[in-house]
Order: sequence, then C-alpha cells, then structure tokens
Amino acid sequence: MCTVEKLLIKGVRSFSPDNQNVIEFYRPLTLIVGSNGAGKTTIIECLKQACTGELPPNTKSGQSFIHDPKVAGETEVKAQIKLRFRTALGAPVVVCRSFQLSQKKAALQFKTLDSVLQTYNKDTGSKQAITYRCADMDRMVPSLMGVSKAILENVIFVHQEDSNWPLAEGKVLKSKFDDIFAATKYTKALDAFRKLKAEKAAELKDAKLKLETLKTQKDQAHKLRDTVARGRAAVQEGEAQILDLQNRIEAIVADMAGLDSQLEKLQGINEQQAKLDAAIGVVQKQHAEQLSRLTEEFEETTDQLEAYLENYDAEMRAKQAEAADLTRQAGSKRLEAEALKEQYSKACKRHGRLAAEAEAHASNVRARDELVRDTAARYGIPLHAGGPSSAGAGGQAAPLPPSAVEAFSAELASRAAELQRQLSEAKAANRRQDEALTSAVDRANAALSRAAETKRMKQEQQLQLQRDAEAVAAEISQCQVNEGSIGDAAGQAEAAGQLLETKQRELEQARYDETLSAMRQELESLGRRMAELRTERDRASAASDAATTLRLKRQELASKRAELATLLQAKRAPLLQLLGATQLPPPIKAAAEEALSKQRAALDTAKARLQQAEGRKRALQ
Ligand SMILES: Nc1ncnc2c1ncn2[C@@H]1O[C@H](COP(=O)(O)OP(=O)(O)OP(=O)(O)O)[C@@H](O)[C@H]1O
Repeated sequence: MCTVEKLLIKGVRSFSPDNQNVIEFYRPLTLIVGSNGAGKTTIIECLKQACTGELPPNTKSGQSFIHDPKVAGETEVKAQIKLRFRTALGAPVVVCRSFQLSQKKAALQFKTLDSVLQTYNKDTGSKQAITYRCADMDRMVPSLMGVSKAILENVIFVHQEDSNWPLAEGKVLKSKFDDIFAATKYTKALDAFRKLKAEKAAELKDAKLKLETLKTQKDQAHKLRDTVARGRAAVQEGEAQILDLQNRIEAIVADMAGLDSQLEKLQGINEQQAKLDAAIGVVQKQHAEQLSRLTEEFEETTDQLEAYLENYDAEMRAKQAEAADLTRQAGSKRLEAEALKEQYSKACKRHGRLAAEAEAHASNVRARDELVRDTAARYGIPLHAGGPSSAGAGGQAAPLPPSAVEAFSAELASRAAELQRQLSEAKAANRRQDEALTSAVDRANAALSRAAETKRMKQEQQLQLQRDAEAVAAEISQCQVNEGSIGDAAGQAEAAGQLLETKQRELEQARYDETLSAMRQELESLGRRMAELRTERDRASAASDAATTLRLKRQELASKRAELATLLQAKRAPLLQLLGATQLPPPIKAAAEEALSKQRAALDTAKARLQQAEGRKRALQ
C-alpha cells in the first residue's frame, strides 16, 4: 500500500513564503486539527495539487491559491509544494512543484515554475529525476501511488467545496462514476476494438480479393507458360522440319548433280555404243566385202590364211563380247536414267510446295502489317516506317520493317500499362472513399449507441420521478397529518409534478426518437452506399484483371512476333534462295492473322470495360 510520508508547504494560501512548513504523516492514522482558517483545507489542497496537478476550485486559475503578495508586502511571491511518499513496493518518491505569483500593474500573474518527480537510487541513495514535465508527472504520480487520478481527486483528496458531487445531477454523477471506475476507458477500448475489427475485416476482404486476383493471374500465367512452351515446341519442330527439308533439298540437289553427271556418262556411253555400232557396221561391211571378194583366189599360203582366219575369229569374238557388254551397260544406264528422272520430278513437286508455303508466309506478313497499320491509325500510334498511308507499287502497302512492328508493340504495351496505372489510381481512390465511409458509419453507430443510452437514462429518470410523485400522492392520501405538513407534502408533490413535467418536456424537446430514426436512416443509406461502392470496387478489380490479361497477351504477342521475325530473318535468305522466289509462304500468316484478330477482340473488350469503369469512377467522384 502507498503511504504519504512528508509534505512541505511554502507560500501557499496562509502558509508563509519565507518559512518551510513541513507536515509529517504517521501510520496508521494522522489527524489534522485546527481552528477555522488555520490551514487544514490548504494541506488537503496541497496534497491534491502535488499528486494530480489540479488546482483547488475558485482560485482564479491559481492566483488566490498562492500567498497574496499584498499580505507578504512583496511584488512577487514564490511558492513550493514538496511531497514525499512511498509506492506500493516501498520505493521512496519525491514530487516537487513550484509556482510564482507576481503583482503586475493591473492584475496578478500566476506562473508554474520548475517541477520534478524524483526517486532514490537504490545503490547510491542519491536522488535521481524521473521527469521534469508536468503532464508526465500528473500521469505518473497516480500510477506510482497505485490509485487512479479520478479517485485521488474525487475521493481521497476531495475538496470540501466539491465533496457533495454524489448529490449532483445525473449527467455529472455518471461522468464522475465513469471516471472513478474508468468506464469511459473500457467503452473507448471497446469502440477501438470494434473499429479495429472492422478495419481488419476490410483488410481481410481486400486480402481475399487480392488472393483471388493473384490465383487468377497465376492460372493465367500457367496457361500462358503452357502456350509459350507449346509455341516454342512448335517453333523448334518447324525449325527441325526446315532443317530436314534443307538437308533433303541439298541431298536432292547433290543427287541431281550426280544424276546429271551419270546422264552425261550415259550419253557418252550411248555415243560410244553408236560409234561401236557404226564400227560393227563398217566391220560387217568389210566382212561382206571380203566375203564377196572371196571369189578371188588367195595368193597367201594356207597357213597364212588359217592364221588370218584365226585372228579374224578371235577379233570377231572380242568385238562381239565388247558389243554385248556395251548393250548391257546401255540397258542399265537407261534404267538409272529413268530412276533419276523420277527423283527429279519428285524434287520439282517439293520445290513447288515450298514455293507455295513461301507465298503464304509473305501474305501473312502483309496481313499483319495491314492490321498493325489499321490499329495504329485507329489509336493514333505513330509508325516509324511505312505509315498507314504509305503504299508500294500496285497500290499495295510496303512491308513494315521488324523494328517498326517492335516499336508499335512497345507503344501498345506502354499504353496498356498507362491504362493499368490509371485503373490502380481509381481503385486506390475508391478504397480511400470506402474507408472514409466505413469510419463515418462507425462514428454514426457510436453516436447512435450514445443517443440510445441517453434516452434510456432519461426514461429511467422519468419513471423514477413518476414513482416519486405516486409515492408522495399515496403518502398524502394515507397519512393523517396536520394542515402544515399537508401543505408541505402538497408543495413537494407540486414540485415533483413540476419537475416531472419539466423532465417530460425536456424529453419531448430532445426528440430522441426522431434523432434515432434519422440516424438509423442515415446509417442505412451509408450501408447501401458502402454496398454500392464495394460492387464498384469488385467491378474495377475485374476490369483490372482484364487489363492485366490483355497486357500479358500483348507481351506474348510481341514475344511471338519477335521470335517469328528472328526465325524469318534467319531462314528467309536460304529459303528464298532455295525456292528461287522473292516472297515467303502464307500458312504462318493465317495463324498470325487469327491471333491478331483475337488480340484485337480482347483489346476492344478490355477497352469497353475500362470505359465502363472510368464512367463509374466519374459518377462516384
Ligand atoms: N491567497 C491567500 N493569501 C494569504 N492567505 C490566504 C489566501 N487565501 C486564503 N488565505 C487564508 O488561508 C486560510 C484558509 O485556510 P483554510 O481554509 O485551509 O483553513 P481551515 O483550517 O481549513 O479552515 P476551516 O476549518 O474553516 O475550513 C484563511 O485564514 C485565509 O484567510
């Protein structure tokens, strides 16, 4: 338990500013006795001032609390109150407060001088200051004493002029009891809890919305990742196919070169065969001539003739074998030539197919350029080369360079980002408005509960007054009293009746029901407005999702275009060279056109949503 040990008073009320008047308090009880005007009340006032910092009532803001300078015969009086007490844990604490009262020309001037709250160091025993600030001291001393400021003021050190507060009117009484039992603190704490709960619920809702948005974005990201992976795989497959085709074309070209050389060889062989046939014809002719000349008689000897014949036969056999061999070779070369012709026709067909694909690709590129120009013209996006109106020979637009398409995609992405930013700002403004409305609803709720409480108290007072009036009436009717007492009682009843009427009038004037119903209506309209705002916020969030999707799609489109452009750039020259064409094929174009039309539709939808959201935002503002 806290104990007050010593009080020093100097220059307060009748206590002289020249002497240090010390009052020691004894345990368990100290009685202060003295004649009227001796200074008993001043001691209580000083105790209260030292503990709570509050001046006694009716002291003209402290001027009449300090010893009067006129009485002291001075122009300035310095006062001091010093209190030593022990906390509940037995620690000694000293409170010291100083004041000054100066006689100015027209009036007295009261000033608070140095104040300090000190304690004793356990080890050294020396004093050490806890604080020099009056506000901190007023808060800390009751806390160190273990008693609330309201109890010190209204119960322990209650001033004799304020001591009848329990008889004060209901409102004052309630406020005193609330202070003493710290009820307001709990009400405020409950209000704070309620507000915190509402804030946390709103934060939770926001977090849930964000989580849902993030989940959607995550799903979209997964889908896009899959699409990108599929696209990459398709590109790789296409590259592999192009490589394969190149290899096959190279092989076919090599084969064709081989076939050409074989054909040349075959032609050589045919020519050789023709020569041999001619030679055989000549030999046969010679042979026939020789046979015809056989009628002439040979002059050579038989041996010579036999030798001739032998040589001739051998020569003939050799020639015949050579002729048969050449015939066989001619047959096999003919077969080879047919096979090579077949391969040549296949290569020609493939060449035709590749040329058609190159043409289709070129047409795709043209359509893409047209779409880019249309979009640029519609949304006023500048194109770095080959603008919307530029046209090539024959009225056709010149192809856009890849740098212009990339710049166009970047501009489109930056515009989408700008729209996204504007949408975020609108969402933030909506959120702030929502918060402001929520706090307004909270305040209205608090005001409503206060009004309801006041109404209930007034009704109770009215009932109490009615009961009092009835009791007085019953007393009058039942008691046998003299005329004087009847008169008193009638007077009391009349006064009670008047009081009752006054209270009823007050109650009627207060028109709590109307106020309550107006506040309820206001609360309901605020609730409706909040619901509308939440719906708007949800819509804005959906529009934001759509814008995010659009942005991702645009990025995807840009990356695809970049990949396509790189691939085309890499493959264009060899493909054109291989095909012997000046433009590339169309199936890629059809896919690009389809993707671009989808993107354009998505862009239009997102823009319509964005315009709707902006229209709502303007309406809300
Ligand atoms: N500003 C002042 N300067 C000098 N004296 C003052 C001043 N204000 C009050 N006094 C004197 O201080 C005394 C007030 O004392 P206090 O009221 O504390 O006495 P008390 O013992 O409580 O008297 P009671 O028994 O009548 O309540 C009075 O004598 C009054 O004249």
